[in-house]
Amino acid sequence: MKSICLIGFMGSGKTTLGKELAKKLDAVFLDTDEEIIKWREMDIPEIFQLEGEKRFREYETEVLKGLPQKNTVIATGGGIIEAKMNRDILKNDFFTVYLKTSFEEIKQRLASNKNRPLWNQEMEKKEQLYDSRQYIYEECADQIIQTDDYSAERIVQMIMKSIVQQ
Ligand SMILES: Nc1ncnc2c1ncn2[C@@H]1O[C@H](COP(=O)(O)OP(=O)(O)OP(=O)(O)O)[C@@H](O)[C@H]1O
Ligand SMILES: O=C(O)C1=C[C@@H](O)[C@@H](O)[C@H](O)C1
Repeated sequence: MKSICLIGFMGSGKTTLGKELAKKLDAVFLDTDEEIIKWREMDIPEIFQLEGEKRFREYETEVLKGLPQKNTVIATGGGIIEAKMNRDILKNDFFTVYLKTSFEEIKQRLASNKNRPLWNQEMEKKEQLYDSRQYIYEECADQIIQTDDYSAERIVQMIMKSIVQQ
């Protein structure tokens, strides 16, 4: 099986669904944020604060390049699509699923967030970031799923159905 990359804005459900999907497929689950945290031995707010967002984006590319292209389900960081090289990798090497979620829903899901530096800014800026990324996620995706009205279980089923049809 070609590895599956889940992309989408913070709070779209990449980690939650990725773990469930990996269980169902008996595949390995990886999370690019977690891979960076292990490698750099720092959490994400620390990396942003001490090294800056630009460096964090470089780490994302390094991690993405080294991921297994078979039998793995990968939850990606919300901004993985910012770099052109990452977009090319997502399009060419993985089955990429965009978990599309409305901004209203994301606000509810991340109401008690602490660990996402780009969520800790003014609402207007977050909405601008959300708007600016929508078409980029879409451009990279083999499958787009609107997650607002579906349970995690149902979304996992939808992804499994489209893999079988591959
Ligand atoms: N389909 C869904 N319906 C309702 N709630 C959901 C759904 N998917 C995820 N959630 C909830 O939304 C929150 C954020 O989910 P999760 O951490 O999986 O998002 P993420 O895309 O991995 O975020 P990030 O990229 O910021 O790590 C969690 O509390 C999770 O339980
Ligand atoms: O949307 C983003 O740019 C980010 C999302 C998180 O998953 C982390 O990768 C980090 O906080 C940046």
